[in-house]
Amino acid sequence: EEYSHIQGTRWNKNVLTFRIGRYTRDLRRSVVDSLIESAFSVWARASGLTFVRTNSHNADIMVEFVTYAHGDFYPFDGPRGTLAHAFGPGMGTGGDTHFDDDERWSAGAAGYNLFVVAAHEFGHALGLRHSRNPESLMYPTYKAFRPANLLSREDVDNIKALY
Ligand SMILES: CNC(=O)[C@@H](NC(=O)[C@H](CC(C)C)CN(O)C=O)C(C)(C)C
Ligand SMILES: [Ca+2]
Ligand SMILES: [Zn+2]
Ligand SMILES: [Zn+2]
Repeated sequence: EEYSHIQGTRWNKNVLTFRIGRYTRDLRRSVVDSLIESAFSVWARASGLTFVRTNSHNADIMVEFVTYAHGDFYPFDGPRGTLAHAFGPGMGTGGDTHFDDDERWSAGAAGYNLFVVAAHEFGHALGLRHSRNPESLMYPTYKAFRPANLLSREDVDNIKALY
């Protein structure tokens, strides 16, 4: 889902902090850390933004694996269906990214690939909305992309137009 209609349209700073709160049991923490960092670096390269990991509770972007009702107005739905959601830029829940831990998260082709889903969600966390182009990362349905060309020309143009 994209909730950028609730938050602002873009961050007004170039360095954003993120914190990984609750983890999934599907992958080792070190693997989750590297997949999340790789997903941020996709957007860092295209936008010029910098993402810094922090343990402080007031990170700009809180990343969590949760199930069903989890404290916001958008409860998850169990296995399959919605995989994740992210809030658009802003204070508080702005930028926060939640993954449905009733999905099977993977670093490869099994289940849903965490790197690909995180990259889509972080697009929303930076202010991007969905694309109607099936080749774009910001297309609303999951596709196991070949990591080489994750961002379409449109994704790159859209993030550059914003930052
Ligand atoms: C396999 N299930 C799907 O493809 C589902 N799509 C998603 O869960 C989106 C995330 C994907 C694109 C990583 C939700 N979204 O837009 C978050 O920002 C449905 C199309 C079923 C809703
Ligand atoms: Ca689900
Ligand atoms: Zn989306
Ligand atoms: Zn949520």
